[in-house]
Amino acid sequence: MRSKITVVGAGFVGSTLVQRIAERDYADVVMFDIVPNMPQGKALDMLQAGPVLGYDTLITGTNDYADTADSDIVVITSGFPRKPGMSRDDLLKKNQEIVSQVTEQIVKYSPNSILIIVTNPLDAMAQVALKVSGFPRERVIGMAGVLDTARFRTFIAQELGASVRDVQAYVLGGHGDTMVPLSRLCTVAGVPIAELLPAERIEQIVQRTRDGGAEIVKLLGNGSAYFAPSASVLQMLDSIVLDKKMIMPCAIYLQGEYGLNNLFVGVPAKLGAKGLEQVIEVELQENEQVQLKKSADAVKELIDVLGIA
Ligand SMILES: NC(=O)C1=CN([C@@H]2O[C@H](COP(=O)(O)OP(=O)(O)OC[C@H]3O[C@@H](n4cnc5c(N)ncnc54)[C@H](O)[C@@H]3O)[C@@H](O)[C@H]2O)C=CC1
Ligand SMILES: O=C([O-])CC(=O)C(=O)O
Repeated sequence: MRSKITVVGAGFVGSTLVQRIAERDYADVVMFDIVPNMPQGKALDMLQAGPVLGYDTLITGTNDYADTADSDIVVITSGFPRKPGMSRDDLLKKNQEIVSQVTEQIVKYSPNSILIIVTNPLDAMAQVALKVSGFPRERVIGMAGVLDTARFRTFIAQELGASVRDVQAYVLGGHGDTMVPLSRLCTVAGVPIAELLPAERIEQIVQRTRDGGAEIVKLLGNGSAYFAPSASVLQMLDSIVLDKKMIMPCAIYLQGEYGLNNLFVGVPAKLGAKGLEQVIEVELQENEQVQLKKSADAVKELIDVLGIA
């Protein structure tokens, strides 16, 4: 039987993601939003692309949580995006309310699902979903690291005129201004970037990566990125739906790993049919560990504001 995936929020990220899932043809999809008729209209439009693109994916748009029942995986994208000049953290309270309400309903209808959280501020919203759901940490995972790493890989490939496929990298930490692009572990066809680029150029690329979301928010003027974010969620879904055991950076509720406790922070994670299957502990140098701790502290500040530690 095909997997059933629900995507909550049929806005830019949610609807682009549903189209991408449809093209994979490996799961049926339910797209939920509170706006009347809108998810139904988008779902119908996507269904009608099936004969042209060659997929048989069943796509249902709905305003009724009953249609999401017994989902295997639920992706939560509902919530406000930021506007130019705002930080992701400015969305904290408004999106906490939305993510809490949505999670309650999802748990009611799909108690065995795996949750992938996308709503910002990402790490704090993942913690809200974990607390409200009462699910084990293996079944509540945040999407940020694949996106941040994709940005880093894009900029490195552009700089060197290389294929993005040859660029490997890891961006760890929270999905905010303090994220930690690990340039020491970035390689191009196996060659460390320190041997290919001067240190100051690497530092500029690291900073552009940290500001990657804001750069797009500024250009768009009214909303934030959604093509690369939805592609990043799809990579996580591929590994879970197809039980591929791929390792990729995800926001995970840490319990002692990297010396961090009871907090969502981006780390390399193995994803499979059960959701999180293993946290991979890369040995960090002292300066990297300091940066990761600083990034975790920034997440902790938000958790303290929400009072959900
Ligand atoms: N983790 C990450 O790396 C990324 C996170 N984001 C975040 O994803 C979220 C969504 O972004 P966009 O899709 O661009 O925004 P959008 O405004 O296009 O879509 C949000 C959708 O959520 C819906 N919604 C609001 N309250 C709801 C509720 N209670 N139940 C169900 N649906 C509800 C709205 O009607 C709207 O259709 C934002 O918080 C954004 O910051 C965006 C890109 C990357
Ligand atoms: O920048 C934003 O607000 C949306 C986001 O998280 C990203 O694109 O990284």
